[in-house]
Amino acid sequence: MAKEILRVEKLNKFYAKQQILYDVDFSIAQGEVLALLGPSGSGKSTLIRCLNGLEEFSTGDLFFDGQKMVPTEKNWQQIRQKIGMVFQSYDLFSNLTVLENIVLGPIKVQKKSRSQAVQIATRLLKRVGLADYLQTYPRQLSGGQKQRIAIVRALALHPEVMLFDEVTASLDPEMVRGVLEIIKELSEKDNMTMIIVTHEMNFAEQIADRVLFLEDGHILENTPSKQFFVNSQTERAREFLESMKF
Ligand SMILES: Nc1ncnc2c1ncn2[C@@H]1O[C@H](COP(=O)(O)OP(=O)(O)OP(=O)(O)O)[C@@H](O)[C@H]1O
Repeated sequence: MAKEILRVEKLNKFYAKQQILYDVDFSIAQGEVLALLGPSGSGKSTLIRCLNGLEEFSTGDLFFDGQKMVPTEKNWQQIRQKIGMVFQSYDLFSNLTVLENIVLGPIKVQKKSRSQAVQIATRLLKRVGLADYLQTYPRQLSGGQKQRIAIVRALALHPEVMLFDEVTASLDPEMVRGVLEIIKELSEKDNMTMIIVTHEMNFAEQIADRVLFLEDGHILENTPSKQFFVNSQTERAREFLESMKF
């Protein structure tokens, strides 16, 4: 059995007095792919942002490789090197070339030499079919290309876990497939541990080992994906899947 890499226990999150997440419990094993699904506003983004410190959780515990995380800024910085994240909005630095966007983290955070960082960037860009774009600026790229660069930027830090938050939501339909293929390959070839927030149900069904179904900040299901898509345990999940068909 694969080792547990990340565990969340009784995580609660408030914005001011409003509770957003309620006693969230789950874990993920090495190489596992979790799809985090649920209606708009159910707390999916908030939850994954809590996993690498982009949001502070109010109460609860986070364990990484069996070690309880003490949420200090220094510890979050370390965690962020192990948990890469890609967003809907790419978040590339517009004033930097593709290459500089990618090497920034390895050089500044991981103190790699520039030549090592450039080597990593070149190898990863080749892998996503963008080897010719080293000196290009983000504004010269399509949405799909920007998203592939954002994935490469996260991978350049050699993360143990990748979080994907609606990474295809801003893309034109013809761009979606290329990005999803890369994520799929990361799972199949690299055995990458991943948590994916998506509205692409077909993709979630193809790639996920397990589904966490969230509604109003509660995990209603933590179900093997084969079962979730064919025979969900809850009425709410069945309604949700039905609504996603249109
Ligand atoms: N910075 C914030 N301040 C206050 N409330 C917030 C903040 N960010 C999110 N929320 C609220 O938290 C709830 C969960 O939002 P979240 O974005 O996590 O949901 P989601 O499931 O990812 O939704 P979507 O699928 O639409 O992206 C929503 O009610 C939202 O309004």
